[in-house]
Amino acid sequence: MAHRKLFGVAEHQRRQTNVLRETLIANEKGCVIVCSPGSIERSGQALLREYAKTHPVVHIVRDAKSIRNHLKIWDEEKIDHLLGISGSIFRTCSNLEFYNLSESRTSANESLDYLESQGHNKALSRNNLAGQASPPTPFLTLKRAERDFLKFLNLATSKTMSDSSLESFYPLARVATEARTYTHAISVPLSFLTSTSIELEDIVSATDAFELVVDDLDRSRSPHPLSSARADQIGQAVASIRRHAVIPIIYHVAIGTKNDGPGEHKDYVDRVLHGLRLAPEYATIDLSLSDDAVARLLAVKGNSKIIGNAFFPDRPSCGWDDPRCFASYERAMALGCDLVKLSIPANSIDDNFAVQRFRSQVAALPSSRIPLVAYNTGRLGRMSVCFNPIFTPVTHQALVGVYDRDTSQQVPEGASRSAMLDLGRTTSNDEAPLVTACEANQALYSSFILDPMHFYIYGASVNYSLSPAMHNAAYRICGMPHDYKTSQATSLKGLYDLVSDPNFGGAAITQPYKIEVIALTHSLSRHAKAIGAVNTLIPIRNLPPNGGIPDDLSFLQERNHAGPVKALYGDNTDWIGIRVCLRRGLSPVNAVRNSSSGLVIGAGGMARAAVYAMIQMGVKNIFIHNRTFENAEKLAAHYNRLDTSSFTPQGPAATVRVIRSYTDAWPEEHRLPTMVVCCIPANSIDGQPAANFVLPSKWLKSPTGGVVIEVR
Ligand SMILES: O=C1C[C@@](O)(C(=O)O)C[C@@H](O)[C@@H]1O
Repeated sequence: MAHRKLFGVAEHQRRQTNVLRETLIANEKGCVIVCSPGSIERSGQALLREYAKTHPVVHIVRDAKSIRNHLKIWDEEKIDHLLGISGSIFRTCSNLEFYNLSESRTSANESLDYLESQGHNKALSRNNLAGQASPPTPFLTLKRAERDFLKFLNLATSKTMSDSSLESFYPLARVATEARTYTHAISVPLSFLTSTSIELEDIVSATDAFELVVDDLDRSRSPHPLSSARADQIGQAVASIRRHAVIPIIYHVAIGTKNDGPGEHKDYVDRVLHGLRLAPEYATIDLSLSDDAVARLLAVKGNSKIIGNAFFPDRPSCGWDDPRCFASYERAMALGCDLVKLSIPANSIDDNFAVQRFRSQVAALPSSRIPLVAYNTGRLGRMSVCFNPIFTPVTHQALVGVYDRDTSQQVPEGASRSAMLDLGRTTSNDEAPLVTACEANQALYSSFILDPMHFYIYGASVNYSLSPAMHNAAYRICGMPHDYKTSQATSLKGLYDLVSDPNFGGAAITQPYKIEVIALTHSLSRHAKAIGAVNTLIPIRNLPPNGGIPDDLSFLQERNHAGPVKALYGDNTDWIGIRVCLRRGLSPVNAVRNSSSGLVIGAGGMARAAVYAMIQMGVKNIFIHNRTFENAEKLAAHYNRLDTSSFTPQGPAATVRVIRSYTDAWPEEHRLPTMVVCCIPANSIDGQPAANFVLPSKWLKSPTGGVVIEVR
């Protein structure tokens, strides 16, 4: 303000633009430059527009209510008007967009006040609300925003940036979703998300991807340009899916009627362009667009994988044998799409077999083909939907009826769930999925395409374990006929019997066999190797011709297929769970630095994993305390021998030290630990009583607090 007054508006703007230009040039790489809206005048906008051609420029959007609260302007119309104008301008200056979800602290408090006024106990209500994704504890308020933004940056710019803290280390995460078999995509219309307050976590269970259907281009209305408010709404939907679900997003715009002449469809293209700015993992492009229009969209796809989509609402007279089907596949491939999705309404059961033949025809193409999603729509096409191997579009009971808004159908009060589901299926939308993920899975197992498998938790004392209850519940929800049992044994010998069953699906290995079991494996993940302990055994049924163990995890595709087990792969997932808990509880003030310390109590298999989790998080000073000192020394020596600097990109190797006695003071030259993991079994093992260890309070005096977790 003072500068503007002193030099006048024109000179102030000129200087401001110069500063922006110099900053952009001098900090091209490895840097985040923040521009506030007020600092970008017309010439600054032109600068950014140019910069965005070669660099990521992110437009950050927030909801009007939070902006209103922040600026303390109470005139709603004024704010909406301002946002509408600035949104349109800033969208032209940027190539990416991040929607910053606000914590609903006020809404949660409002609900609490309301409940209290209704005579409810505030503390109890608070607990109930906590279960509904209400805001975290105050010191963790920015954690979710931080996580969301890092996830977004990683998706948008992962060619230039790799953040191991966001990587998923579960074995299957290394196989691209479109390369897995029998995956399901829950298909949810934007209009549904914006009109209901459903828990997203509930509808994504049993699915592998989230298809967000932007459904405001209906078939009768035209034209329908994308408003700034609608663009915000789409951004908000993508952001909340990303926050509440870990599965990838497929961004799909339902094309509606064409209205700008053949092959153009500006309203549709604008919505796809907007979606690509949000960096979804996948986005569809309708193949009815001209080659040029598809090419223009592909040119700005960034890291999103593009699914060329062709739906033939008027079923070709010879169905899948119509040359346009194969031509669409070849065209999408030639244009540079990453996948193709073709669908045709079924008019007889035979169409379900025809799509299978079509798939074989594509599979017979020479090597470089792209993945194909192909099925029939409508009630008669449900069989082909179940057998489609990639991204099968599915619905959920909570969504029943959402496609029926245009019809006069009403779900009768008191109708059973299946009756409701059936009613929902008489839908007015030809493309709407009619099968749930659970039903699709049931069909795969009952038609013998997949086999029921047996899973176990194997250890000396496993009756306490919650794993069977958790896994069996998950199988039921997913429509899988598997079972998960405990197998309590005094030696590893019993494992041979389990593995020799052709329906052996895999096993969790627990105390005291996590180290000993390595001798029975034929191949280990790099994490299990470094930790020196295995808690997950995966069967391998097909060995390559040279008899070696496939190192590309291709054996994971064999899951749910019975047959003799030829080898065992060992992995360790304990450290992943520990890392997740530590990261979730660590407040920004305790972000890991070279001076941070961690403490692990115990020296068994779980303690090994805890040390590894800390090393992976970049902790350089790790301490172990264990009842038997020699075992603690062995564990420390194990990690001090390894080159732990190669585990993470951050700085020097970690040092692992032992604290001999719980009466010892915390080593003076090190900070008190901000993370503590207790790995002492709470139950008795091998007849040994459970240790009754109490953490010395003098080790828990970190001035900034920290996280203590107990792994049982
Ligand atoms: O050691 C354990 C305990 C556990 O097996 C359980 O069910 O409690 C779960 C395993 O993944 C873990 O390695």
